[in-house]
Amino acid sequence: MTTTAPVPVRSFRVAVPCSTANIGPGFDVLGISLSLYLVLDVQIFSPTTPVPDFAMTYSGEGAADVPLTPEENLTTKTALYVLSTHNIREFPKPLRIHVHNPIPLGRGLGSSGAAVVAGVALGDALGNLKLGKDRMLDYCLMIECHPDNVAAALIGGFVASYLREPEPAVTEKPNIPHSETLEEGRIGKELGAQQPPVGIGHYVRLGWAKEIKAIAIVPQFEIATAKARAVLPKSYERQDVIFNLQRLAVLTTALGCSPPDADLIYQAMQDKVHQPYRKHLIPGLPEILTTITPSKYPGLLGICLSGAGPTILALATDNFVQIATAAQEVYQRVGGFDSFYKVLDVVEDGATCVDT
Ligand SMILES: Nc1ncnc2c1ncn2[C@@H]1O[C@H](COP(=O)(O)OP(=O)(O)O)[C@@H](O)[C@H]1O
Ligand SMILES: N[C@@H](CCOP(=O)(O)O)C(=O)O
Repeated sequence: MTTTAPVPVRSFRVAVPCSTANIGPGFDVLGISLSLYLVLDVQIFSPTTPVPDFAMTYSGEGAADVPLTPEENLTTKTALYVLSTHNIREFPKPLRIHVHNPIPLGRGLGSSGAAVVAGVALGDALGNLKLGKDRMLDYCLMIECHPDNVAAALIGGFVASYLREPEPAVTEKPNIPHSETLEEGRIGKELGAQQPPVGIGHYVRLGWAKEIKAIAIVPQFEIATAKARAVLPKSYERQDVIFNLQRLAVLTTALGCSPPDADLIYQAMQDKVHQPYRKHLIPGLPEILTTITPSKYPGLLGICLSGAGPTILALATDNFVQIATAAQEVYQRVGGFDSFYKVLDVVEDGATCVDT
């Protein structure tokens, strides 16, 4: 006997790229979307179809650990939050979601940012809300409060972003994110059904020289971003701030110039705001950052921690295998960590949602 699969009344796919943030001096400012996609395949059935009201399956990174109940899973609880702010209290039924996630978790490649962006896109699509990307960014920032990953994953390309300083009346309200006082992970009951203020996050897309690829060297250990943020100081010396601002300004243009200038970019990717404070969490980081240079590896443009780490990001036009292998060797020798690497493209398209 053959059984036929139930036919959905609507099906669509949400795809969200991973991202690398900071790029050296641009802590909480710069993000780049890269060619590794979190994908959600979503099917909505007619209410009379004999299938469960909700079913979620998951493959790829985190499959053993990621919760699959709507109120616990980061993507679905984000979607429920978005819907609740539009007086929609539950998902349409029956609903089936398959998640495929190739983005390693807790490694500095924006897995949580991608999950949040996917959740906002899911809520937008299920509620037919037509929020638009600028408004979607506000929703993302209610959950992941640093804008660099979510802006890049949502918009695509090489993106600089900032959080607007809100009016005093707004900051007095609970649960409104603003600047450095943002607290991570407020969602679900805590956020309630409160719509985000309009225009929390602002961004601009920067030019990117097409020949530059991103090598992500990913060691086999995780660092929760919250933990890597907790080690940062509350205030900085003026000279360190100036050091980063000078490099950040140069870097935003230098990465768009073709052919790229390795001497300029290598220096412009130095940082004194986050990497020095995170090095004790990541054995091998100082050696990787100081010994893998453009003079030893022609084609290398710059090297830094990807996001909060422990992934290393190398930007390069050539010699990808040699650069990646050199970083892997240090991780193995100093920390005893196995690792893998991927050579990724910078992708122009951010999050997409298309009918299937
Ligand atoms: N696709 C996903 N679905 C559900 N939860 C996810 C997903 N991706 C990431 N997460 C959650 O985000 C956490 C990792 O976030 P974080 O510490 O910010 O690291 P990063 O974003 O650098 O990978 C995971 O431990 C998990 O709780
Ligand atoms: N600017 C943030 C970026 C965190 O990125 P992630 O990919 O590690 O989540 C930070 O450096 O804390």
